[in-house]
Amino acid sequence: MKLKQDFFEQLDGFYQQVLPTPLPAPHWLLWSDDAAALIGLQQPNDELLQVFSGNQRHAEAQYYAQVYSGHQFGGYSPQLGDGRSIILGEAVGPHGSWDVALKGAGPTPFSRRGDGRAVTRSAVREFLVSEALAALNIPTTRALAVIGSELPVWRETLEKGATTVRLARSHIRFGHFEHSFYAFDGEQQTDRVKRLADFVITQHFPQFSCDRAGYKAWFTKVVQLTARLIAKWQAFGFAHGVMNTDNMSILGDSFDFGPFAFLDTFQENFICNHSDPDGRYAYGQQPGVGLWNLRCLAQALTPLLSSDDLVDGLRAYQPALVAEYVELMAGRLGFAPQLDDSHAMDFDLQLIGGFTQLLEQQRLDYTNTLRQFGAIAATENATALRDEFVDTHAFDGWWQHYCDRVGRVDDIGSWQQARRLASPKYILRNYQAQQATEQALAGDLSGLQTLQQLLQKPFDEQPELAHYAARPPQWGEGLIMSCSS
Ligand SMILES: Nc1ncnc2c1ncn2[C@@H]1O[C@H](COP(=O)(O)OP(=O)(O)OP(=O)(O)O)[C@@H](O)[C@H]1O
Ligand SMILES: [Mg+2]
Repeated sequence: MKLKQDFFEQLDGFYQQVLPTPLPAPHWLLWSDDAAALIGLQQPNDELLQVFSGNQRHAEAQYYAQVYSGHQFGGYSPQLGDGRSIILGEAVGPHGSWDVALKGAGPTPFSRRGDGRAVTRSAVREFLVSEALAALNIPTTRALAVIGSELPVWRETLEKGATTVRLARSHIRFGHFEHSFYAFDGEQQTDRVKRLADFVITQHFPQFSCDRAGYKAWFTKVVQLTARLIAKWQAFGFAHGVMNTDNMSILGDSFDFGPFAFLDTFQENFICNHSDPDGRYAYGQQPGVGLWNLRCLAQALTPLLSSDDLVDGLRAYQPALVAEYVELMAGRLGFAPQLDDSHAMDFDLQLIGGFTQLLEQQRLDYTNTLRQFGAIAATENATALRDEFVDTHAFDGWWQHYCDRVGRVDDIGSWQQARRLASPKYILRNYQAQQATEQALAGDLSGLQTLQQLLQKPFDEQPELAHYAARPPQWGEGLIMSCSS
């Protein structure tokens, strides 16, 4: 693994050096060949195991924890920082450069009262969802591996410690900018915000210049990337669960997986986080929260840009989100969106909303119902789909509008094939992750490996694994996860 140290060398003052605390008796729990390929690695080997478990130093690594802050559940937390994640540097591979971080590597100067560790349950979930999102073409940090151990770690109960090896195109969060803005003032504040923005632009947005026009174009781009990310979450039924600004990537990648869930039954107000009883981060709130978080970022950029420029940038949010969402949902339902016509898009949004409303009223599975559009003869005969609906009268009303919108389909075979490429058969269902993790903790890794294999090809039929597409049993429906990880 070849490492470079751009963040470390160029952003002095934005991190503190700290070595990982070795994980005793480490062993591989999971490994992703796809993620490994991103940084030119092939097989797991013992040397990597020793490095990733903190038992051996990597010759080219600088070990550091980044400082950031953030708005958590609406309130500002002035000092967060990597309390359990230690970055080794940027690995250079055939697909650009990726930060390599050990999440759960032991205490850092930012651990506050935490133990710096992660438990197997949460490390495995982070791994699986990273694979799942990547395979759905949703921008995300990646998980290269999970290292298991016998280290006892206390959460609500005694659990086993583990480390996720995370790859991120960048670990810079909205919260990095907020920390520079709120923890400093005067020249120091401007200098820090500017250094950070210049670093992000130079590394990741080289098309923009580091001056006022460039900052404005860059901020607008960040707004659009964030909007598109959230549109994708909405379209695939993904609830993140903890959209604090310290979990928002400046590149618009999905970042930090705690109590997330994919929807089983469609439910607009679905809450997956046990610590969020008011539903601030409920599935249906995510588009609004994305904008709220971007406003926090905008505030932190006021040393670089006027409020008019920032407001202009924020205006890009809604159109980008709506266009992306309509495009994805039109792809799933099988009609051609007219993205340059706002009236047509409003009409399509209504049609899509009518569909999700039906699903919610009739308590239908989101993923499975949409997948059925890959098997129906659109516009003619919807029997199999119609049978899913208890209130067929309501379905028939919607179906009529839908058929009008789809229009004539000449080649039904390729129409269906396109639907199957737009609507996954498999998503990561919480209860399946839970079962496979319990099995792994008892020494049998096969369930996790099967899930990994399944989720890497979510659009494929994989008939031998078809039972993974079944609706969850009653105990596993809409599981609400605790934040403890
Ligand atoms: N066990 C722990 N020990 C020390 N710090 C922790 C621990 N768990 C969480 N933190 C810190 O609390 C803050 C909020 O936690 P959050 O769950 O958002 O992040 P995380 O999952 O630890 O990490 P990341 O955002 O890097 O994926 C972060 O600063 C995080 O480093
Ligand atoms: Mg976090």
